[in-house]
Amino acid sequence: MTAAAARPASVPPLPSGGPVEIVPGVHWIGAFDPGLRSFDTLMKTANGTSYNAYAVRGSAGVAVIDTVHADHAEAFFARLEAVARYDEITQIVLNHLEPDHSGALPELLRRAPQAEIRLSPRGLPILRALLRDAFEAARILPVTTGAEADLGGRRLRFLTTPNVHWPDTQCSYLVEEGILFTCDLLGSHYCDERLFDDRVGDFRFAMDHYFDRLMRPFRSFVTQALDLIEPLELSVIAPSHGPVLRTDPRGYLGRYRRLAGPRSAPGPDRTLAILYISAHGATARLAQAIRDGAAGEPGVRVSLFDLEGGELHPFLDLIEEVDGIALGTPTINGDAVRAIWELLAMLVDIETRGKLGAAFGSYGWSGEAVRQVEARLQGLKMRLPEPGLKVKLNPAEEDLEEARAFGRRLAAHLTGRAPPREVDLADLASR
Ligand SMILES: Cc1cc2nc3c(=O)[nH]c(=O)nc-3n(C[C@H](O)[C@H](O)[C@H](O)COP(=O)(O)O)c2cc1C
Repeated sequence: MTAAAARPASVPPLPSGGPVEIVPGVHWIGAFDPGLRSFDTLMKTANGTSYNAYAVRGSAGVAVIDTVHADHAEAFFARLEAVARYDEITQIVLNHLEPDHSGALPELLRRAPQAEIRLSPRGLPILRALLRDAFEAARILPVTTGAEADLGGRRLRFLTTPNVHWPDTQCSYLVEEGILFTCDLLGSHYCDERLFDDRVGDFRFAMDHYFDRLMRPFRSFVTQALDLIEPLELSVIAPSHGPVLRTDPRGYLGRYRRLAGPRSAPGPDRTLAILYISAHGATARLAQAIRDGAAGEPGVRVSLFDLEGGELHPFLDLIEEVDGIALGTPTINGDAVRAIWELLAMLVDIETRGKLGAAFGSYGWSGEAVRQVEARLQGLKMRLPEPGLKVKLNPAEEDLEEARAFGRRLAAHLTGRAPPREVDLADLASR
């Protein structure tokens, strides 16, 4: 959804205002969007957002760090012009190329064609697709962790911090001032023209909500980024959305550490959650037998849940924490049942890559559901070491024994006692 489409007409725009000095020679030149109510189709934004861009002046030139959404280009250029001439701009730093930060870039390049673009190597193909014909003419220098841009008496040092939340993401660190420009990392959709964290309203909820909706699927990458950031001397964290963080910047890193870390201390055992739904009890009996088999293996803690008996959201927290899941569903009208699909759709909000996944279920005649669930688990980059278990109608004793053996094998895959084996989609299609 575009920003314009998401903005109710009743919300008046804030007065445009000028650039905001962060320290002498470093200015916020972004734009406020108080009326935005939906971002990236992923989250609601109850009091809008800001698109934060910055200008850093050195004795040899000016660096512009990120731009703004195209709908707000006018405010951005007005603020930029208040602190620099276009012919003074030597660097354009692109910490992240999503359109809310790169929307004004094509016009900025027209006005400052001499400027050299600094971005991560993984930003290159994205920039090419954004600029199209203008890409070849642009002066582009990919940078990785440790590279520096000399602005004259001031250096910008780059940190490659991929996948928070796009592949191209990086941070830029103004060495002499200890200011870290983090783009979306540590951002908040929280529009308040007072800008600094010690002046705006209470935005802690907005920062946590932002993490939950945008960063949570990339928790391990956030942790890697924090590992790079934490050794730095920090006076200010300047993200691309929401307040500029100048009060105890390290406290915000600690907050992110907690958000990105496990919700509970991991125990000594590997963990398997079996979640199922069952109309007539057949899939439920399979689930119970899989649990009995898996629970008999040492070093694995197994839990069993009937999706009929729970709200789905807590299961998301559970699945994020466990090492593996087995999902059970009957085939109803040629499909897995709705609660399973809803849960599977929600899994996009958490990090699932590399977790063990498995599917099972009872069926009457065509039995499509298990294969469909397996395909979705593979789409979520989970590893599927065992082909799914399908049983026709009520499981006989030998079916239940097969389910127990299935559970034992899943447990062995979790503890590393079984040799790794991936299910391939061609094989799934033939079943
Ligand atoms: C409304 C309805 C539709 C069904 N559609 C299918 C189907 O399309 N293909 C199939 O293999 N079985 C179908 N079945 C059969 C169920 O998959 C089968 O009864 C299964 O054992 C139910 O498992 P449960 O006891 O765990 O609910 C259908 C059953 C019902 C009640």
